[in-house]
Amino acid sequence: MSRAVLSLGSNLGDRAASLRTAVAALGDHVIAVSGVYETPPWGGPGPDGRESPPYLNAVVLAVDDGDDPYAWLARARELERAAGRERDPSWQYAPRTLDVDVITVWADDGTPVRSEDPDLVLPHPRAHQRAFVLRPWLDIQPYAQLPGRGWVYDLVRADPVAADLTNLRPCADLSLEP
Ligand SMILES: Nc1ncnc2c1ncn2[C@@H]1O[C@H](COP(=O)(O)OP(=O)(O)OP(=O)(O)O)[C@@H](O)[C@H]1O
Ligand SMILES: Nc1nc2c(c(=O)[nH]1)N=C(CO)CN2
Repeated sequence: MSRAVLSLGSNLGDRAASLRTAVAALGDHVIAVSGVYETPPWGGPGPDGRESPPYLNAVVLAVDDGDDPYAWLARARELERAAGRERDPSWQYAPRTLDVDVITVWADDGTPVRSEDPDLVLPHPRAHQRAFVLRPWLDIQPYAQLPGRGWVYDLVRADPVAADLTNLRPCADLSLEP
């Protein structure tokens, strides 16, 4: 068994629908879903100076029977594909219908999985800098630690953007209930 924290983001098309569909597709893997946050784009403007629109972000805690961390990456890519995500080679942080990042994975015994493979770096190497990951994560795991970076609570308090983010809607908005 393994558990994972997944970050979901969308800033193109029907953003809320993309998040909702992704959570529904995770189905029985879902343990908890954060609130939905509208967040300023992280990563700066594109090569032509174009600004990226604001994102809707949420974080999901999920569980899997298997213990292969790459299964989480495959699942993330499949969710992005299903949301019609297209890649723009000229702009790394181009607007996207859905972005799913694997933030951290815990093995069956609760130890965090570490990986330096560029295809799957764990914990996610930029998560500690991202208010859009940290603040929603705090909703569902108030005592979480980002392995190697300390308490998520402390990271949120130290980040003015994260500390200011306001939950847009009650958590129930992304719940699996009909
Ligand atoms: N923890 C991780 N979660 C998701 N993708 C990862 C992770 N570690 C490495 N990758 C790799 O990163 C590559 C780029 O992924 P993606 O296009 O989602 O990046 P991005 O969301 O634009 O940027 P960022 O990685 O900064 O979030 C993928 O090929 C993927 O294999
Ligand atoms: N606010 C916000 N900014 C981003 C996001 C995201 O999900 N939310 N995802 C990115 C690519 O991983 C780049 N920038």
